[in-house]
Amino acid sequence: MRLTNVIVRLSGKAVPSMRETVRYYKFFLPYAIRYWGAYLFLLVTLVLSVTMTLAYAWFLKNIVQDAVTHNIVGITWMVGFGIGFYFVNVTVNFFNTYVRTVTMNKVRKDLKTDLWTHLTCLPQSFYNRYQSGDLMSRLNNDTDVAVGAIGTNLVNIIRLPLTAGAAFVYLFGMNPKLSLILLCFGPIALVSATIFSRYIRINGRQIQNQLGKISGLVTEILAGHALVRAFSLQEFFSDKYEREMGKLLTLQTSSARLGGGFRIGAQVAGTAALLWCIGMGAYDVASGVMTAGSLLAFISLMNHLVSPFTGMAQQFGGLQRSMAATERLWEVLEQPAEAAILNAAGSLRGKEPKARALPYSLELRNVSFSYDGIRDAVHHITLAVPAGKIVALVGPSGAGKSTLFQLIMRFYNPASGEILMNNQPYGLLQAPDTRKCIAYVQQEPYLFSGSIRENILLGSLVASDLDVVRAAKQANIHDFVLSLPQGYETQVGEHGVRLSGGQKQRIAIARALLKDAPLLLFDEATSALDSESESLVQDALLRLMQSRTTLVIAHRLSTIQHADVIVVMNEGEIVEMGAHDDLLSRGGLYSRLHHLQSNGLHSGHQRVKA
Ligand SMILES: Nc1ncnc2c1ncn2[C@@H]1O[C@H](COP(=O)(O)OP(=O)(O)OP(=O)(O)O)[C@@H](O)[C@H]1O
Repeated sequence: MRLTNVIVRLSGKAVPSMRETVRYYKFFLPYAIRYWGAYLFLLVTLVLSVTMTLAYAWFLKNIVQDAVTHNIVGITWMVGFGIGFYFVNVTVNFFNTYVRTVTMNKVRKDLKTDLWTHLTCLPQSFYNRYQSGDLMSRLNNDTDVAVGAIGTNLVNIIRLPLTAGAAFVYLFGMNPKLSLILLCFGPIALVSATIFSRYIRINGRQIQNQLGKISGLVTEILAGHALVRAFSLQEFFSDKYEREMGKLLTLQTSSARLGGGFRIGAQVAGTAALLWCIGMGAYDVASGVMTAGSLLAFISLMNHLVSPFTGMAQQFGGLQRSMAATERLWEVLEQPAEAAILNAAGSLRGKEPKARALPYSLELRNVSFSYDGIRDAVHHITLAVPAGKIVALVGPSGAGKSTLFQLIMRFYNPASGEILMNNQPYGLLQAPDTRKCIAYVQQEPYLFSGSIRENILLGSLVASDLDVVRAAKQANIHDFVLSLPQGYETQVGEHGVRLSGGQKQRIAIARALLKDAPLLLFDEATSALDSESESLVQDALLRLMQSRTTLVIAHRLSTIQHADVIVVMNEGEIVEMGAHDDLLSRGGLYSRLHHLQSNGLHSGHQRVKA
């Protein structure tokens, strides 16, 4: 079986071609161009460093020759030269390391920022496919490894052939026969190292994937830590973590084996070359073909001819790892941004909805959508919500209410049909412009780490502190905030004060009030609030609904009381529509849901057959 076939079988992926390598460098080229000055500087220091290598050999040759011929003046000069070379070498090395490190840090920052910006523009469907921990690993680990391709790797890939070329010219001048023999050892080292480097890339990709998997697992366990303890799952997840770490260790052990094999291959070729040349050189000195000084200079320089071959392969090994990591970045970077998907239907640019003056109307015309392309989550939905009206969506779990919200928010494109806001089809509007017109209050409002003031301010980043307080008052959360020792500066979110469901909802309502959008989507909390909290939320919601068009997913009948129309959904379709009393008298799904709730059962989680 061919070696490449074995690799393909092992990794499920073909060995990288030259075209792929060129593609990688093309990808990084814009980053390198951005810092061309630094790269030019590195090139100059490289040339200087190669010159210093030759100068050292020249120094050795001459000082030994002067010693053999008892030339004391010559020795003194050579010592002076030696000290001068030494200082130049140290200075060049310092600036090379400094500029290279700083440039790499800048490129790393740019790459991470680009990846992050792209991630924030990706559609909801992308986030459904990837674990957040895996994405974090791509952002943190893979970018770090990927940058190696244009950092140390690139510098060495230029430096090593340059050194080898210069060393060969110099050695050839001293002893052509020995130099040509020496040259034969290079390809031997290169071939063995190239074979290893291919495996190294596959192993590198597997390690990066495994790191992503572990990161995903850890994020998940940390997010669900309360559940882990509640169900005493510590041991189960510890075992799972240990298993995944074990797999990582196996891959890392393979990596160590490959690295060791790689180095041994290089060493065998290097040592054989050294022994051969010392032996042949000694004969040449004995027969007067070569001076002792030249042999010493030869030996000091010969390593610079053979080691670049192994060094190059080593660099390719590192490059392979960088490529493996870059592949994982591409997987994300090649995903079309949300704007590209949502506006794929046409590049027409409709009029951007103006800043809010009056509530907007909303219309869904024969809208269907499927997450998996097999089963419709919503099917032929036609619904007109006149400006300023309140429409309540009710229905059993899985009826398609949240999906409808996601379509209105443009997290997905309908498979068929169209949505119109204020009589403008979505296809003519940019997604961010559409969202600017919508205030969305989620079922479980998310609070970011930061103060309460900062969290409310997310509704409108340009709002003043006075506006924040006004919104909080309207949302019935102001008094509660003031009762906290640090008031609006109280830290909430993951590491902050824990708030109740009702308090979080009211902060979210304050956020929505601050946004002051003409259209409101309110997803009522399913978890029951205590009656005081419930009335505070209801009161706040009423204010929020004023002079807005509202679509509310209602899990409790209290919200429905104010609705102009109640839309009943089941299995992705609208099955009933009308006023509360009218729907009750029909004796259909709504009346059954109402009956269940009146008897103390929660409608949102009851499967009711239509
Ligand atoms: N991200 C998703 N990927 C695949 N299928 C999904 C996704 N989200 C929802 N679904 C499916 O789409 C259908 C409609 O779900 P949806 O969440 O819209 O119902 P719902 O009426 O809002 O339910 P609930 O009241 O429980 O929130 C369900 O069959 C659900 O399993």
